Amino acid sequence: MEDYKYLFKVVLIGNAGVGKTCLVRRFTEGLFPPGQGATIGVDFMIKTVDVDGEKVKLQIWDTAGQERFRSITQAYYRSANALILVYDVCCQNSFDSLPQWLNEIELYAGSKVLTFLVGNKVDKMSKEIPTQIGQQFAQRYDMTFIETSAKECENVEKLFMDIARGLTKRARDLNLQPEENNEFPSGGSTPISTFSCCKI
Ligand SMILES: Nc1nc2c(ncn2[C@@H]2O[C@H](COP(=O)(O)OP(=O)(O)OP(=O)(O)O)[C@@H](O)[C@H]2O)c(=O)[nH]1
Repeated sequence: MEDYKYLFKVVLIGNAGVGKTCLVRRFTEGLFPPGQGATIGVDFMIKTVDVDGEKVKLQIWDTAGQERFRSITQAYYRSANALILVYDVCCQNSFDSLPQWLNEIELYAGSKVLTFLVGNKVDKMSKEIPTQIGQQFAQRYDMTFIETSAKECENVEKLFMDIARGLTKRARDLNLQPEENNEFPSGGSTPISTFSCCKI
């Protein structure tokens, strides 16, 4: 078995084109992919990080924002330990869609899932959604708020590390044993030995 203490599932959601894949690739591969194409269905990547000297494995699911994939992507909410809801700070439409995404979370995610609201693309000059508006929205719906730039590598590491720390703290507080098939609040914080890639 691989050497890690916890495995957490993190799922990214949000409108098409807001930068979900770029955030994941920036964090897992340290790059900003040129000409990143739209995600088809769901894709995932893995990264192991260090939290207070312990290895924590993040299984990061990157879902397609396009409406036509919604029935596929909804299936991934249930087992998520954390959800990252992304909008584009330069795209009002992506911000206006947030209530619909919250509705999806309400319908399909576990009740105690850790939810982060991310305003991405802060490197762009044409910002349409002021930071304060994003912050207020996040506060109203009990989400942690952060603004990022996958392109300029701003706050991307912090986003995923805050999630890893938050989930690890919760698992420790609940005294979850990694080898047990414990039900973590919204799914499982359990190690799994095999992964299947779902690039559909
Ligand atoms: N300027 C800027 N552009 C970005 C940033 N993040 C992503 N992009 C661009 O936004 C476009 C969409 O990025 P993706 O990561 O494919 O978006 P997505 O949310 O995964 O889209 P779907 O897979 O269709 O749901 C690409 O052209 C990226 O280059 C960023 O932080 N800054």
